[in-house]
Amino acid sequence: MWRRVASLSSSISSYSTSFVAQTASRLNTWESLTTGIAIAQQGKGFIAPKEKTPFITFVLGGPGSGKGTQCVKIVETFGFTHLSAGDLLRREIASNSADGVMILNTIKEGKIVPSEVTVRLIQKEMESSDNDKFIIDGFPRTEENRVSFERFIGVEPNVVLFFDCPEEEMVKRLLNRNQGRVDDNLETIKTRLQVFEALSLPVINYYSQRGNLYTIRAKGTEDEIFEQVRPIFTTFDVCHRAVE
Ligand SMILES: Nc1ncnc2c1ncn2[C@@H]1O[C@H](COP(=O)(O)OP(=O)(O)O)[C@@H](O)[C@H]1O
Ligand SMILES: Nc1ccn([C@@H]2O[C@H](COP(=O)(O)OP(=O)(O)O)[C@@H](O)[C@H]2O)c(=O)n1
Ligand SMILES: [Mg+2]
Repeated sequence: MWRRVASLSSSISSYSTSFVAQTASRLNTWESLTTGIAIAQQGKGFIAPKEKTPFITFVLGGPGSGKGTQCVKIVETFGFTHLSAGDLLRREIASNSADGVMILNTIKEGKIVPSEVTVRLIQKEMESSDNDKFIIDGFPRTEENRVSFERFIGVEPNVVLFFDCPEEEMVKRLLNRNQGRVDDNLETIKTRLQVFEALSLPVINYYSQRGNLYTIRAKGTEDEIFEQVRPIFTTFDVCHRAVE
């Protein structure tokens, strides 16, 4: 388990005070919490925690492009912890949290939940995990999401996957998904596709320019698509990253 303490500047004054206060009180460096090395050992006194930067993969793509499906395979093969932004938000709705109604209405409309809410949920999961490899699915969906993550979590992704799928294929898949989701109807799907084009494509372009974007042709069988994904992680040798 690890956590980070960011140095917070006045530039984040637009974020809610409570979020800033909570973050500021917790964070200053990546800390290893599970190994126990921060605690006095064998009478040798205090040993500083080993810093450990997590390996982060962002998974982007339009609604129905197969992000969640491929994440399951990536987790099975490479041992990542899967954090689906959509699932975390739906869990907030189910738990009747204070933000639940706002999140539900936003998802029903196909719009984007304020970044501070989503980043806080992701941060909580990362901090309570023993893993140091995270695959963050459906995030960042906007430039605001991206900047918020960098500011509060303080790391940039090692890998960004973009599942590039034709629109008619995405619509067909969503209408057949049958998971009882409030947003898998034609009207909301239209908005989600518009939001993807207007707000998510700029994020994809940003990572393309930074050189860590991997575009996957997302039409074909699930296995065919995974065979495009596999070599990316094999190259990074993520299976053999030492867990200290
Ligand atoms: N390669 C594929 N071919 C056909 N259907 C797929 C493929 N990958 C996923 N699906 C199906 O399409 C739907 C959307 O996939 P999902 O992984 O939930 O996409 P996303 O998370 O991008 O919205 C699901 O019902 C899933 O089973
Ligand atoms: N970063 C995110 C991710 C999801 N969401 C909301 O959650 C909805 C469902 O996200 P999802 O990732 O589960 O959807 P799919 O692309 O997997 O179909 C989105 O349409 C948004 O309304 C968000 O606001 N911000
Ligand atoms: Mg999904």
